[in-house]
Amino acid sequence: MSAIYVIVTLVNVCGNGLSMWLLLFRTYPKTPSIIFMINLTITDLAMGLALPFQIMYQLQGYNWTLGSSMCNVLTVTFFVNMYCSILTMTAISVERYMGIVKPMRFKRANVKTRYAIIACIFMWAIVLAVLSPLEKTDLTFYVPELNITTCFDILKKDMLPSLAHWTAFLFAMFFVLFLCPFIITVYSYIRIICVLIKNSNSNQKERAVRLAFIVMFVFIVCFAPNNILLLAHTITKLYYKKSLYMYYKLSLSLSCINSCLDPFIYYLASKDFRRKMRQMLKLQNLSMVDMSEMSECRRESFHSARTGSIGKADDKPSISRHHAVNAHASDTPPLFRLSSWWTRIGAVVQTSEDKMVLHPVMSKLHGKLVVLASASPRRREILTNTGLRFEVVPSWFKETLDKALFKTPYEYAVETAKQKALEVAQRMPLKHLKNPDIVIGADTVVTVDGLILEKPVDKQDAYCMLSRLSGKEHSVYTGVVIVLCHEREGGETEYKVVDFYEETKVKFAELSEEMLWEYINSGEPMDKAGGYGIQALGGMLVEYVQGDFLNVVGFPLNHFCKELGRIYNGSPESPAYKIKCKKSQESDGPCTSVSRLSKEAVQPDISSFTNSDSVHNVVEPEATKSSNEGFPHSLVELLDGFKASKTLFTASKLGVFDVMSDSGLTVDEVAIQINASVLGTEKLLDAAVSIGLLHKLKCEDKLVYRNTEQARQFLVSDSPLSLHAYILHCNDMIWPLFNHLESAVREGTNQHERAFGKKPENVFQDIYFKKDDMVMRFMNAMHSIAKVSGRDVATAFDLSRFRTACDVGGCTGAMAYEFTKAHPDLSVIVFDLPAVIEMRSHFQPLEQDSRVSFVAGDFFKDDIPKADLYILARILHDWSDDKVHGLLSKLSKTCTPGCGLLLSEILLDEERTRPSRALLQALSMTEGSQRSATEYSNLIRKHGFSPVHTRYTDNLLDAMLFVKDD
Ligand SMILES: C[S@@+](CC[C@H](N)C(=O)[O-])C[C@H]1O[C@@H](n2cnc3c(N)ncnc32)[C@H](O)[C@@H]1O
Repeated sequence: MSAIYVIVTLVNVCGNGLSMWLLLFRTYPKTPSIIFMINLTITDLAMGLALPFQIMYQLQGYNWTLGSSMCNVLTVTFFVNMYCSILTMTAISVERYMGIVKPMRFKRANVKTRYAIIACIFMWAIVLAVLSPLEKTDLTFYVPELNITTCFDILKKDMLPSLAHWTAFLFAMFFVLFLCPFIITVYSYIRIICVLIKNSNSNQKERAVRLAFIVMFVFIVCFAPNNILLLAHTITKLYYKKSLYMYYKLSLSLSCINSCLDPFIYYLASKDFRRKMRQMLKLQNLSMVDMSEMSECRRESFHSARTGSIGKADDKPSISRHHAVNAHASDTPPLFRLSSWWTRIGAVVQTSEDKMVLHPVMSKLHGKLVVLASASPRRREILTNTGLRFEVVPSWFKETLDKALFKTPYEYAVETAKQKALEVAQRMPLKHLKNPDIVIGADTVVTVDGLILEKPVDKQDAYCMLSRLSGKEHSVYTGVVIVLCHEREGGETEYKVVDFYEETKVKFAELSEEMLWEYINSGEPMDKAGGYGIQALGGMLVEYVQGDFLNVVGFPLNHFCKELGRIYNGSPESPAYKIKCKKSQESDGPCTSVSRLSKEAVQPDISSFTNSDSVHNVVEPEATKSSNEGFPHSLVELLDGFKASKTLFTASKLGVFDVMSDSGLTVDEVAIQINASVLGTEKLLDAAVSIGLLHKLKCEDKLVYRNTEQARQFLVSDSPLSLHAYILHCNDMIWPLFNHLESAVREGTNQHERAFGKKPENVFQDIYFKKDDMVMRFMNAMHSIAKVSGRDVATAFDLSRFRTACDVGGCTGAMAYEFTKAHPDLSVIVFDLPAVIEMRSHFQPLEQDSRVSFVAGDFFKDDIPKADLYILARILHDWSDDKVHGLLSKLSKTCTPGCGLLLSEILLDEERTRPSRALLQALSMTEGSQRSATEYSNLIRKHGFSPVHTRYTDNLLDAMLFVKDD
């Protein structure tokens, strides 16, 4: 017996020690199964450390000399090892079941990892709770005849107070800690093996069956005898007064063998563990199987049913445009081949820490500032995998081009990509103060039955899209634009635009309702064109793919490399045309198309297509982009700009965005809810659709309207980042002033008197001396802007050396709360006029932070509270230079050297030509003016502050930090 224990101890400590090291320090990511394995290893190692005491006990003739507490520790360790092992193996089997049998429902690794940790804690808690009698009772027993003290060899009847307690104790051990987990484990493995038999390759099946066997073996040999004897002993003891306790004790030794077998389970259950183990054992010669496993592990979890082996020569990754990856080329199911194909690209390009640049032309981009004008993580990943160094600057261009103006879907995709890329190319020098060399834009659309499907707005929309795709072939187009930027003498930037598109055909299998909803509920469809992601779970819906797979993911890499080749190797057929943009020059719009060098003739192969958002059959074959190139689109947009603004204002005021429901509302329903005519409502809703505020969809033969994502985030009045109040302010306060713009320009005065019937002395005093609801309306408007822009301002600089701040004219405190959130050591005093401070409680319930306090006063007349940092957010633009000097000199006197001044405004460019938002706002302003960074610096420097940093945020407000000189 002791010999067995010695062997078990040695194997246990070596095997589990090594496993622990690999699992803790060499296995990433820490998937749920890895967490469970770490748990199992902890219990096994505890067992390995306890075994020498058991050996010593046996060698001393079953005489326990280490006292009763150590006896408890040893006994509990034995049981904890057994029951935690049982529960953990069950957890592993359930986790594999979820990954293989129900993959869609459980796809987010981070959530699962958290659950795995909670599950482990829960297991320990249950086991320790059930074993509590063994923890509290003295388990040693002195046998005078032999003069020995046994440890847990004789169980005292008085350990538990009654027979009922004994029954509960033993039954809890048998049913809760053994039988139920055993049944769950068997069920899970049977289902897993069934699924793998249907779908997987032989390697994977073999491994799953081997794993199932080894787990069964552990259950049957190590745990079952012991637990069955426990039950038998309980029954014989209760009903026949016979004891099987010694047999039970003997069988306990079998259970400790499991602690040696667990490392084999890890080897079979985890690819990453297997790979690391093989590397350790110098089996470094990784096969393609290992390579694919390696990158697959990196992508997510090891348990997916899609972990196929794919080493066939004819299955080499090829990125050719016309290379067909279809279901008929091999007997492997397409899903596995797609997933493996993708995986192998990842494996090939990521084999070294420093990624390789595979395509020769990529090296031509070395040293250039390459920018990807897209927020898509998939495009970013594809480009990152090439080894290309680039920056990501998501475009602000709204994808609201009128699809009816394009003859084909790919023209629409290319134009959208172009607008995205050009917007970034033009914004970067202004906002980021960097001139990019190359900007890449891309847009992917899915077309089926003549409809363009973009990203679904909600689950219902995803359902409509996916059921449209079910059982059919559809096309995926990605339009790509490469903008080459050259700065020329005189500040003129020339943009050379190269565009192309790629089409891939994808066939979906017939999708059952259950499958559709399971996929939709996985959350994956929401941010993807067409409502699916082929590289992830959506791959399971696909029967075949014809063309470039990466094009479906979002970026046709191979075609991109070819185009780069043409550009950099000077191919004459390079389809480029030039656009130039002067930095400070009046023009019809930001850019003027001046010449077109050459452009591939577009051969439309689809005679018509319709817009899924509008569902009408919009067919405008004559209105092509090429025949419209001289048309002043930007001018027409300006002409209609006021109509668009007023549509937004009116829809907001009538509460259109608030009444919308996720399932969509018909015109009649909206009309009733907003208390308006059906005719007028229909016009308003259609106009809102046309400017991208609402979606219009046909679902179950009804036309319904729904909020776009943007409307949901910023226009619904109670959303956290709502601009609703500011929109109402624009409608009620700014719009009337703009009605009198002509007079304002002629007279050079503001038009308050004409617009509101009262000559203003001081706009703020004026607002506040009116009714409370005016104050509230104004405060609400300020609050909403501060909520949207506050975080970017608060985090623009390192403010860790400041302890106290005063937000001068801080209004509701919204900005101050963003500062305290961003800087844990900072307290902020909000200083504003008494009328504002009085009303601040209306904004308090949402924001509770004792580090924000409020002081009432007039910053021109009263003392401003002392602080290390003064915040002036949207204050100075309201006032003339004289008043600004008055306020700054006051602050300067309060400030000691080193004191900070944080200014937040929209900063004009040095030529005072942009951003137009600031310049348009200036038209309605009272006595103030918009200024550039240099103009603000010059004003503030006069009061002994030096500028330290300027931050152009991508938000509504920019920021500058100044420090008081010594
Ligand atoms: C345009 S708002 C800016 C609010 C806030 N700083 C923000 O960025 O959200 C101007 C603020 O200055 C306050 N204000 C105007 N004149 C003031 C004065 N003389 N003394 C104190 N506060 C004043 C107004 O009440 C208002 O809250």
